[in-house]
Formats: sequence, structure tokens, C-alpha cells
Amino acid sequence: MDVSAGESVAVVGPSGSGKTTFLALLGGLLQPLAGRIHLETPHGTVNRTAAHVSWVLQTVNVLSDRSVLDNVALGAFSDGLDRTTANDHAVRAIDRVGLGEMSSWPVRTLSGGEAQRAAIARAVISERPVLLADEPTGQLDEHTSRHVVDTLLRSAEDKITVIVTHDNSVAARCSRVVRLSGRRLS
Ligand SMILES: Nc1ncnc2c1ncn2[C@@H]1O[C@H](COP(=O)(O)OP(=O)(O)OP(=O)(O)O)[C@@H](O)[C@H]1O
Repeated sequence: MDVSAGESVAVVGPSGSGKTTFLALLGGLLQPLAGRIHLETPHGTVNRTAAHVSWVLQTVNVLSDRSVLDNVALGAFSDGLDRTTANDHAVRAIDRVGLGEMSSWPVRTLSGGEAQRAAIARAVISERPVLLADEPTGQLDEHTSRHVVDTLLRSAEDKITVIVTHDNSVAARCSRVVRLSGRRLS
């Protein structure tokens, strides 16, 4: 599979077909037994993709005692943005996912879906060229899901975005849909 910057790819398929495993391979969390995954960057070919990927995971990976703002800004800050710029980007992304009023709240006080939206805000402001999302709307109602997918896809304009989803309406909005079944991509 070849994916170019600006493309958003939905990965669909039955439960247990290997979608999360495929994402983990793309993101360098697992090494393939066969085949090769690499990323072409302006600075050359990268074989270890992990440092180039921002994640939205099925189990929400946030620091639960820190505020929404801290959680969202931290990723961009640790990637090298200065704190003021990281905070500015974070504030805008938090507004876009509808958590503006909760910005100073510790993430542990949020619902599962709200924490998931904080994780999405963190991923979309990342300057990393690849965004991998595993069921990013799994805990969201239809209206919030549509809004959050807008935010994800807006950030996809200059990134490689791969979204694992069971939601056909999310898949339909991606620029490409691939199906995993019987251990094959089609
Ligand atoms: N670390 C592991 N070691 C061995 N087998 C694993 C491991 N992780 C997942 N599997 C198996 O690999 C298969 C694919 O799992 P995976 O989580 O990638 O599926 P999925 O398509 O994302 O499923 P779902 O839609 O239910 O989240 C499953 O049968 C699972 O049991």
C-alpha cells in the first residue's frame, strides 16, 4: 500500500481481522515478519516510523491528573514547539473538538468520549507527518463524531492519515477505503 501526504485512508474489516495490528505495524510499534514499511520524508527514507507518528488510540492515552490543555500542548511541546506556540495551537484544537470550557479541568474528570476528544486534539496539532487513529469515534455520539472527524480530516490535508473504523460514515469521508479480511488488504 502506498499512501501520499494529504491522503486519508480508512481501514475497515471484521473484528479480529488485524486492523489494530496493521496500524501498529505502520506506526513502528510492531516489526513485520515479512515485508517492509517505510516513510519518504524531505530528509530521506525512514525505516523506523515511530518517531514520526502521532496516535489516537483505542485506550485513551492521556495523563489523567493533568489538565486538558497540558495534555494537548504537551505533545507539540515535546516535539520541539516553544511553549507559547504549543499552547496557542492547543487552545484552538481544544475549541475545535468542543472542549473549550473544560480546558483547565484534569482529564480524569472528563467522560470517556471527552478524553478521546482531548487525545484527538493532541494528535491534530502534532507536526508529525503521520497520524494513526484506532477507532477515534468509538465512544462518540453521531453529532460529536461528525464534528471530530471534520477536525481530524482538516489536519489530514498535509499529513498521511490512517483511521481504523467500524463506522461506515467515517470511512466514507476518507479519501480512500481499504478492507482487511482473510489476512489480505483490498
Ligand atoms: N500481541 C498479540 N499476540 C498474538 N496475537 C495477537 C496479538 N494482538 C492481537 N492478536 C490477534 O491478532 C488478531 C487481530 O487482532 P487486531 O486487534 O489487530 O484486530 P482488529 O481487526 O483491530 O479487531 P477489532 O475490530 O475487534 O478491534 C486477533 O485474532 C488477535 O487475537
